[in-house]
Amino acid sequence: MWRRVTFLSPLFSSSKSSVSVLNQPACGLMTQKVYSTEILKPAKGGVSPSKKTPFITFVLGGPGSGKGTQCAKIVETFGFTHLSAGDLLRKEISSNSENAVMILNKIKEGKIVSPEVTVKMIQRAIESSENDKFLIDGFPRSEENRITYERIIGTEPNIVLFFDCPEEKMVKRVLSRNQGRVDDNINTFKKRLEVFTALNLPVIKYYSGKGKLYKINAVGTEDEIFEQVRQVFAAYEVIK
Ligand SMILES: Nc1ncnc2c1ncn2[C@@H]1O[C@H](COP(=O)(O)OP(=O)(O)OP(=O)(O)O)[C@@H](O)[C@H]1O
Ligand SMILES: O=c1ccn([C@@H]2O[C@H](COP(=O)(O)O)[C@@H](O)[C@H]2O)c(=O)[nH]1
Ligand SMILES: [Mg+2]
Repeated sequence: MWRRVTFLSPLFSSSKSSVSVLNQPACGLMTQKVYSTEILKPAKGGVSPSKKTPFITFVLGGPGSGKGTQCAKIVETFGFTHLSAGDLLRKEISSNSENAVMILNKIKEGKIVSPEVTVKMIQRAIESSENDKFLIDGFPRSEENRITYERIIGTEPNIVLFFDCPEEKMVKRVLSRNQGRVDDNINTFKKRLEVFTALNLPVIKYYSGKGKLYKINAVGTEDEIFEQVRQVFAAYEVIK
């Protein structure tokens, strides 16, 4: 069972720190209590109950906010397995599966793929891994995604990271990414941002209300941003 350790870095309470748990009083972060994270029983058809219940982190933020970049650092430092929903969908396109054309069109249009398709891919990836801690990057994109995940997998995430980044930074990062992505152009960026604002922000709000959301200021160097992220994980017993 994953536990949050007794004390958190004093930096959490510093006014200079950019890490915050939305809708939670600052004193909530300074608690000396040890408590078990909420773990729901996997539903029928969810992640195999014979396995140890995994520690799940959802990683959210607008297009180009730096989710993938920070996930790579979390993997390196804390031993998580990184599951990028976008990468899993791109893999489906490359493998020419029955959903390939539908997925490609959704990605080109900046729209969201049917949640059943995405959740099944995530479920397969979790079940085929020996690891027990996962970063699910770029998911859930909408309340429909979130509800479908909870129904099929049968658990909630332990924590949620939200990379908070202004539009002007995100657009610069996306347009200079140079990885040959079909959605790295100004028109698709605008659509993705609209979808993020309309459908993903409600999910962020939902987890904020549950006290699970850690908001990270995604402006700065990669290392400066990772320092905030490091503090979040250092507070849990998930260190390699
Ligand atoms: N702190 C940073 N400063 C400047 N550039 C950055 C920073 N973090 C990431 N980048 C660059 O910005 C681009 C987008 O980053 P990344 O792919 O991590 O974003 P993302 O949130 O995963 O985006 P998407 O949602 O489109 O997958 C990459 O080229 C990355 O190298
Ligand atoms: O849960 C998801 C995640 C992603 N998509 C689609 O993929 C692209 C790219 O996602 P990235 O996270 O930026 O790699 C996204 O714009 C969606 O079209 C999805 O449908 N569902
Ligand atoms: Mg990404």
